[in-house]
Amino acid sequence: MSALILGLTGGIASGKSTVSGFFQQLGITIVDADLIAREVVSPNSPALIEITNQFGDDILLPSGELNRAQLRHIIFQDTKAKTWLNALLHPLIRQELVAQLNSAKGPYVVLDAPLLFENGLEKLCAKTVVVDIPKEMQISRATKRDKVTQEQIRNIIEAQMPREEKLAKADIIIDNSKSIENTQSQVNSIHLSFKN
Ligand SMILES: CC(C)(COP(=O)(O)OP(=O)(O)OC[C@H]1O[C@@H](n2cnc3c(N)ncnc32)[C@H](O)[C@@H]1O)[C@@H](O)C(=O)NCCC(=O)NCCS
Ligand SMILES: Nc1ncnc2c1ncn2[C@@H]1O[C@H](COP(=O)(O)OP(=O)(O)OP(=O)(O)O)[C@@H](O)[C@H]1O
Repeated sequence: MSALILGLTGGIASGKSTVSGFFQQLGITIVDADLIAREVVSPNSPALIEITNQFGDDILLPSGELNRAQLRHIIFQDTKAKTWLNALLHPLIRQELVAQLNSAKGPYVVLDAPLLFENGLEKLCAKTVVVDIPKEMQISRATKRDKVTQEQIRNIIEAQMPREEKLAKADIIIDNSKSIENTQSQVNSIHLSFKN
């Protein structure tokens, strides 16, 4: 790996994309696990064919793309289905993100991965950053942003490592419960300590 890797994680709607956007504005390369997760299931990809074999053609939109809302609905209320999907996608996601990390340039690179600790990806990182907000704020921001119910968000939070465990593993914590400007200045301080 060429650049030092800063692992960025946090629960659903904690503010990872907001934080990685600030790093990007500072000229830092972002390797985004959610984005890679979308690319590995593009129309006609081997992974999407496997998903269709498992869940039927109804899991596709008329365009041939994955119906993400439907798959989300299935996996966050059926642990077996989630385990199956994770086993299919996580090795593919890891392979692609390692390739992107290997070719990243700059003083450091940010690996934005919601399941950084769950999937042992922190072992690739020099330091880890956890974006943190209280659970009720996760629920209110997620339901404001997406067409999801409180219950769906609670199920997703349950499928992730508990907040306290993530905080205990973090080298650096970003408190994103205050203003966006406050969060940006926390990112600026981290940047200052890693840019040289
Ligand atoms: C189920 C899918 C199709 C739902 O898609 P959707 O567009 O609604 O959500 P999106 O991909 O933007 O994910 C939103 C958030 O859900 C959480 N999440 C997604 N997958 C998982 C999972 N397997 N376990 C726990 N949390 C997850 C993360 O916090 C993520 O940031 C999608 O999340 C997916 O393919 N998940 C499996 C791949 C995966 O684990 N991705 C996480 C990055 S490694
Ligand atoms: N400090 C803040 N104050 C108010 N709203 C915020 C703040 N930070 C982020 N948000 C909003 O909260 C929502 C979640 O933030 P963001 O999309 O960055 O989270 P995420 O961790 O990347 O989410 P996901 O896990 O779903 O990918 C967004 O609508 C964002 O605009």
